[in-house]
Amino acid sequence: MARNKFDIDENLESPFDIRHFKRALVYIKRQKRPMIVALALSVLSAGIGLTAPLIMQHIVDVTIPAKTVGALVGWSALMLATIVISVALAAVRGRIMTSVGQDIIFEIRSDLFKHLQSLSFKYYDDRPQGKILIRVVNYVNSISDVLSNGIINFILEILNLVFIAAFMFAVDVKLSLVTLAGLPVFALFLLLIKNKQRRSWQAVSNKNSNLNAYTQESISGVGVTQIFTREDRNEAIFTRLASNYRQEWMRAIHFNAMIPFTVDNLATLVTTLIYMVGLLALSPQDVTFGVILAMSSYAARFWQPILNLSNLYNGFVNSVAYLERIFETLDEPVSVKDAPGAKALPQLQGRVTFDNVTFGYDTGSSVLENLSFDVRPGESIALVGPTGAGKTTVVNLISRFYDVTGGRILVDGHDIAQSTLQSLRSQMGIMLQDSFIFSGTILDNIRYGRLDATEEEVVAAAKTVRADAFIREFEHGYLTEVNERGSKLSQGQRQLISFARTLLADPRILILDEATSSIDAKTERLLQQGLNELLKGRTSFIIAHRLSTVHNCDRIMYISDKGIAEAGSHDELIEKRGLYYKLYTAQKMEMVV
Ligand SMILES: Nc1ncnc2c1ncn2[C@@H]1O[C@H](COP(=O)(O)OP(=O)(O)OP(=O)(O)O)[C@@H](O)[C@H]1O
Repeated sequence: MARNKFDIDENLESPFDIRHFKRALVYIKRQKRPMIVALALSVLSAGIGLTAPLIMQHIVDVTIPAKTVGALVGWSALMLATIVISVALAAVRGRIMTSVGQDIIFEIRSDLFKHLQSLSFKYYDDRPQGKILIRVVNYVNSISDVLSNGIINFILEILNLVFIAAFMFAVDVKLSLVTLAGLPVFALFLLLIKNKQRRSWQAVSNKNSNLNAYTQESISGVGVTQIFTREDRNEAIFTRLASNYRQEWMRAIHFNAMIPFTVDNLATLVTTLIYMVGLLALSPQDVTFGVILAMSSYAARFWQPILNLSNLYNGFVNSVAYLERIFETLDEPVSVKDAPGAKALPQLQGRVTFDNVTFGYDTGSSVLENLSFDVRPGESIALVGPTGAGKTTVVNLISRFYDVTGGRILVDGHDIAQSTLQSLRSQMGIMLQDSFIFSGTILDNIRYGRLDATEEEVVAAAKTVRADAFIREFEHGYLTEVNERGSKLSQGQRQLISFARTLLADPRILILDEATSSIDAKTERLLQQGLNELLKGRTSFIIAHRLSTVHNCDRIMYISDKGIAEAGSHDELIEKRGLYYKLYTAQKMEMVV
């Protein structure tokens, strides 16, 4: 059951702690060199820029009273030069940092994708795909700036503050203290809104995720929506989710907007104080007009980095909500993985043994209980039985898509839980109910599991499953481009292509889960001939509701009540006149009707 629906907010598995941010530093550290260069450029640029008020003070206090035009031009030209150099250095730094930001998100995204590919079916059972997608694409984008420019700017703004403070104190200590007076007020304000702000950005990320999940689900199911004319109802759901997102965004932005507003007002207040204290409280001997001018210019500059730092802080709080999600995904344990010391399976003969296997998808309820059977190499097994009895579950366990809750599954006597997944799955051909087609050519799709297969091998596999004829009817034959999920193909054609893909892998153990359910009876009969060839010497498990597909199998297992209710060959089971017999005769009756 989906733990998480599109309209249920995701709760974080673990609350945020600073270690998440430290972890982000791992990615940042890999960009150390360009970041140091960028930092040096920035320091240089800021340092050069900071000399301007000093030059101005000199012009006002010395050059203008002395009325030396040549010196005035000289000082003015110097001031212009400082501005031009400072801007040019900042531009180079900007380019470096853009590249650093992209490198960081590239690495995080690659790690996420790699990890997502290793997560078991259970992870995907539990959450909407849209909520996974948004982490890899949008969230990673959102943190790029904070992790690259954000860090550098943070260091710079601190340095900037220190520099400005040093220059200020060099000019006048008392007026510098007046400038600093606003800081404790600002710190208190930040402390007061900190938690609310963080929670509101978490809410934004939740609502964003919900919206994404619903949009993704709606696009995938648009056909069903139109069949049932649910457009208006779905639009209402979408509108609700979109307005929830909007509402949370507005709330979060409201907190963000309060910060620059406060900084601006404090800066204005402090500048006014400088003039008041400078002009009223201090004597003209203490401060010249040039000093007051320079100090008010430094005060404005002093509050600028604070404003920038608060914007960075906003960005940081915002990104933390995304970082939490990203690291939560990266920390998601891979539940089905190689056990410590797992051994690679040798080339398989194909014996499959279930030894007292118990399994349930959710704790507390089991789908299979104490299931035991032994399949000889090369034997073909049909799994039949009512809907929801556990047939797919049996084959999912052989492929180790889930781990058993109790008992063991052995292949050629090796416990699959102690074998490497790669050595197990690479010797199995599994065709799931959903014959997924990837975007690309038909050739790419058949070759998906064996990239080194020659074109002849691909065609041979397609011929065996009777797919060759219809493929050649397309204008571009095997090079026909198909869309994701194979929307240009009929359901039966998709099944045949995915069948060819499975066979091309030349597996020792073959699993076909409703592989021919959408193929017409005539093609299926033809396919059956090819299949009989193919099944020779391979162990196979075939699930089919259409019993004509499986009555030739060596053994038929009727799955119900969490285990095998009946087993035997078709003839034996017919003779027994039990559950299989009932199912078989019911289907025959249906065909007659
Ligand atoms: N991913 C899952 N998470 C939780 N429960 C599941 C999951 N997949 C299947 N189940 C449950 O396990 C039981 C067995 O499902 P399974 O798919 O094995 O049945 P089946 O015999 O193959 O059915 P069908 O003939 O309809 O394909 C069902 O009750 C189903 O609800």
